[in-house]
Amino acid sequence: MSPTPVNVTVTGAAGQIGYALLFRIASGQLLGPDTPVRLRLLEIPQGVKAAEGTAMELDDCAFPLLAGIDIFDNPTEGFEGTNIGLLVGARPRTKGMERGDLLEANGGIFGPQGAAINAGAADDVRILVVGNPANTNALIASSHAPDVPADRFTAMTRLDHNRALSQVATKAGVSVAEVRRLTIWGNHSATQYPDLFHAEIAGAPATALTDDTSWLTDDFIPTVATRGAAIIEARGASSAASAANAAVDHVHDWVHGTPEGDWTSAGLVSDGSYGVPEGLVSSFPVVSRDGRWEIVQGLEIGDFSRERIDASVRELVEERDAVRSLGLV
Ligand SMILES: NC(=O)C1=CN([C@@H]2O[C@H](COP(=O)(O)OP(=O)(O)OC[C@H]3O[C@@H](n4cnc5c(N)ncnc54)[C@H](O)[C@@H]3O)[C@@H](O)[C@H]2O)C=CC1
Ligand SMILES: O=C([O-])CC(=O)C(=O)O
Repeated sequence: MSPTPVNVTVTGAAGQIGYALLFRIASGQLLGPDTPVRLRLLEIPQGVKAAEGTAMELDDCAFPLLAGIDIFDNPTEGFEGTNIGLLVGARPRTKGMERGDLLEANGGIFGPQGAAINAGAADDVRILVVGNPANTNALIASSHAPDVPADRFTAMTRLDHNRALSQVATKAGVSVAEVRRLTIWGNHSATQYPDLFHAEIAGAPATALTDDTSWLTDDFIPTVATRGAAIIEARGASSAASAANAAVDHVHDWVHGTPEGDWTSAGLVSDGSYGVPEGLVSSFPVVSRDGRWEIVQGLEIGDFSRERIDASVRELVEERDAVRSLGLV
């Protein structure tokens, strides 16, 4: 076991994703069975008591890898020495609300958190933004952390990726393990584009699915892109355990690498790849090598995909312009 625990800060620790996430981190599923973790739970003052209750339950699990738990209600302390920050705390979308409505409410949260990360986090800090609108919240946090390399700020589209894997596996009648190389492009919103044109099923191109344009257009793409709203409709609350699971997948792959021959999806600060304007936080096909995300290069993008990637990127530009005009970036 490595002697020095990794400091993992989780914001919104008392929320529903937090409740599904913390036990998995403490059990070793985030960083592996040899890495002790010290949890730093960040909440707003009204959430501290519930976070204390969750901390009591974490104690009661007697996790061998859990080296300690601290609870904070201000970001400066919450991000002191942070190696991994999971920025979950935000106002969740409720029935009938679109993510754009959340920009202003959540923008005020992610600026101060970015500044606190800049001031006190560890040099190797890695940030995953889960709280919506995740891409633009990551942009806000990153823009308040000028001393932290922009590639350390990421936004979660892994849940969309996993949703797409599951839909494809069901359609093709195979296990999810046989579906590879699909991509979520753009924003974590209803404009996202789940792309099957490079996907493989059991090692062969997914042509049977991409040739089925009506399934692609009327079923697969909208099902994946609006799955969050469908869960809210069914459960009366937004996805929680599946979101926590995706956060674990994202950080695990970031730290340990993605499997050879496959890729996943993550929101990264664009370097201009695939015509996505530099600086926007957009979802791309990505691999993780030596602890860094890299955008998979050289994929051919046909007209069908181009149009849909561009539409989602346009929404990201609008969100960026909106937070700019609010003085949040
Ligand atoms: N990227 C993705 O795929 C997904 C993102 N989400 C988003 O994740 C976020 C959290 O969802 P839930 O846990 O269900 O919400 P929740 O309402 O159950 O919990 C949010 C928690 O954040 C706390 N919080 C609010 N402001 C905070 C601040 N400034 N600092 C620290 N904590 C703060 C609240 O007190 C609350 O305990 C929402 O924005 C939701 O839309 C949800 C599912 C998937
Ligand atoms: O839709 C929402 O508000 C929650 C979310 O991000 C998702 O489930 O993808």
